[in-house]
Parts: sequence; C-alpha cells; structure tokens
Amino acid sequence: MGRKVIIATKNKGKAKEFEALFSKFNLEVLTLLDIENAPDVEETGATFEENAVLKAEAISRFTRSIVVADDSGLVVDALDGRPGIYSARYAGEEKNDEANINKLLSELKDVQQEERTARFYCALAVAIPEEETLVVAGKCEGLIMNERRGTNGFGYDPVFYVPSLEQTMAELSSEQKNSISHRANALKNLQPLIERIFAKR
Ligand SMILES: O=P(O)(O)OP(=O)(O)OP(=O)(O)OC[C@H]1O[C@@H](n2cnc3c(O)ncnc32)[C@H](O)[C@@H]1O
Ligand SMILES: [Mg+2]
Repeated sequence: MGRKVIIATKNKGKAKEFEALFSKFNLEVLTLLDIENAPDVEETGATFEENAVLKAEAISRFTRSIVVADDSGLVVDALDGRPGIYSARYAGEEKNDEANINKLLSELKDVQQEERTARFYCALAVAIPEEETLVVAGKCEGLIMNERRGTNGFGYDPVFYVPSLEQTMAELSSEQKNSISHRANALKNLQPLIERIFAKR
C-alpha cells in the first residue's frame, strides 16, 4: 500500500518504539532519522501538546506528508511537575540521558519513597496537509527509584518503577513497555482515528 506516515522525531529510542507501535497499521513508517535536511524545530510551547503541534506542523509543511510528532517527558510530583516539558534538556542543552538521571536523583535525594510519585506523559499531534491538526495524549504512572535498574529503553527508564509490574521501565522487554507506556496509551487514543486519517490517501 502507498500509505505513509512520518514520525517527527530524531530520538532513536522513540523512533524504535514507534516503528513497533505502528507495525499493526499497514503503513510505511519513516522517522527524521531517515530524512535528510529536516529542519530542527524549536520546542517553544508551554505544554507538551503545543510542542507536539509545533513539531508535527513544521515537518508536515517540509515533507507535505501526514506527520505524527511526540512531545513527552517525566512529571515528578515532589518537584512540582519538573522536569516536565524540559525533560530532554533537564541537565543542559546537549541532551544527555545519563546527566539528566543524575540530576533527577540528586534533586530527590531527601524525598521518601511514598512521595516519589511521577508519571510519564506523551502528547501526540497528527498534522495532515490541508486539514486541522489532531492531538491526543497518554500517561503512565510510577515511582522514581533511588538508583538505576535495567538497561532497556532510553531516557529516564532505568529509574522509573512501574508498581503493577514490580520492575523499572528499563527492566521491561520492549513488548511489555509498548503495552503500558505513555506513548502506547496515547496511540490507543489515536487508534480510532487512524483509518479515517489515511482513508483518502
Ligand atoms: O523532540 P524529539 O526529536 O522527538 O526528541 P527528544 O528526545 O527531544 O524528545 P522530547 O522533546 O519529547 O523530550 C522527551 C524527553 O523525555 C524523556 N522521555 C520521554 N519518553 C520517555 C520514555 O519512554 N522513557 C524514558 N524517558 C522518556 C526523555 O528524556 C526524552 O528525551
Ligand atoms: Mg525534543
């Protein structure tokens, strides 16, 4: 089939998850890792949703295709919601997962276990040429550990504990993560719209 979707991300961890999550839709899936000269989109919005729309619409204008963008992050209650929309650049502009986790653990070092509640949040925007952009969201609740556990996934996964599975996100297989993650939950909310989005293409 000639149906194609471009995922507006340069994050390899996200790209891999989207390839798996979209595999059931019978679409060709490309990411910005496959496309040359894609513009860098500044994330100047005040919310995950605004940033997802900025990324999706800019890349849709550039490619003239249907584009899905993900803006996501970690929201920690004891830190008044930080790092939130700044999750990728929490410890500095150069985006370093290792440094971000170090900073998070140090900010939480005096916070007791039961107060370490947090959630991953994901806003997905779908920009469709000549149509209005759609936005959905999903989340996943958990606790921030005192130390890293596991080597799968990316970003804050090694310190994000999922109570129902008694494992960190980084200890889950990709199939397990893709059944419970904020990204998977956002995509579940998009699923009823997918056939209509691609119907005319
Ligand atoms: O903007 P793009 O190119 O998509 O890539 P990015 O890494 O900059 O992505 P965001 O701006 O959406 O920032 C998301 C950050 O939140 C964190 N994050 C998001 N989803 C995550 C997940 O599933 N597991 C662990 N950390 C995650 C991680 O630090 C990401 O870099
Ligand atoms: Mg980003």
